[in-house]
Amino acid sequence: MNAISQPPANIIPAEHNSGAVTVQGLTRRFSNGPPVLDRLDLTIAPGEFVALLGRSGSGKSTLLRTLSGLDPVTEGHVSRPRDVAVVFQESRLLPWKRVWQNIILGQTGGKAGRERAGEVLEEVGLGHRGDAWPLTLSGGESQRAALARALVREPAFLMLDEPFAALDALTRLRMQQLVAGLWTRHRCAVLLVTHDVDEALLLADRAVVLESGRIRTDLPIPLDRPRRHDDPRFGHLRSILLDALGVHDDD
Ligand SMILES: Nc1ncnc2c1ncn2[C@@H]1O[C@H](COP(=O)(O)OP(=O)(O)OP(=O)(O)O)[C@@H](O)[C@H]1O
Repeated sequence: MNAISQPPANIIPAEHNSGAVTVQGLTRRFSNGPPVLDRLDLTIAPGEFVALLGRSGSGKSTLLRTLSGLDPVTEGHVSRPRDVAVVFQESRLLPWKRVWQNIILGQTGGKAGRERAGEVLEEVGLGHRGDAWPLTLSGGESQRAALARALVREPAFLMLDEPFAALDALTRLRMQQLVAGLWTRHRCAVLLVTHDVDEALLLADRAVVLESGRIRTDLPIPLDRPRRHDDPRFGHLRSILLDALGVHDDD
């Protein structure tokens, strides 16, 4: 399932679905090891697009799982809107249901549900594949369907966990353009986990770099949209992020 409609008991709902996300002093430990999230503070404003970067094991997925309610909040506070949706690296479509049925799973069924599924599928460029079985979709189409399934819930907060990591470079670029357009229209708060610095710069208002469960860098991305790789400021911001990730341009 890719959507959690009610916050779990230990997550405080933000005021009337405002879209604001607040994390204060969030600490997460597994067994007796060092904290994976270490007194983490983070705020995402309503409608803001934040990219979350960090080396493997820095705690990105753990933070996302905690925000989505899949992991408990054991130390610290989390507040987020009631209506959230999550898209993962793999689409998680149910193979025994048609694409359109997957989109409205757990929602109103019947003719209205089918029409609504058709609308969002159209919006993600998959209007012609509603009757298809998920296993017949390409990787890019599957992720479009996963986005449609998230959007149909009109989330105030959308979490994307490396949603395009398994796609080829060209498909990934198309999906990034799709997400940029969807976000412009829907304006929900977004947290995008990515390893791709350019993806962060193409899409986000801010890039947050995690290191050992703490925020190492919180970089505003003040570039006009639509973003272009050849914007001279793009290279400068890329260097800052690569530095923060411990990867240097000349490595
Ligand atoms: N259920 C678990 N039990 C024990 N350790 C865990 C569990 N989940 C995550 N960890 C550990 O927590 C640390 C952070 O993991 P997490 O998946 O959040 O990192 P990440 O930044 O998302 O990494 P990646 O970029 O590789 O996906 C890792 O050291 C991982 O082994």
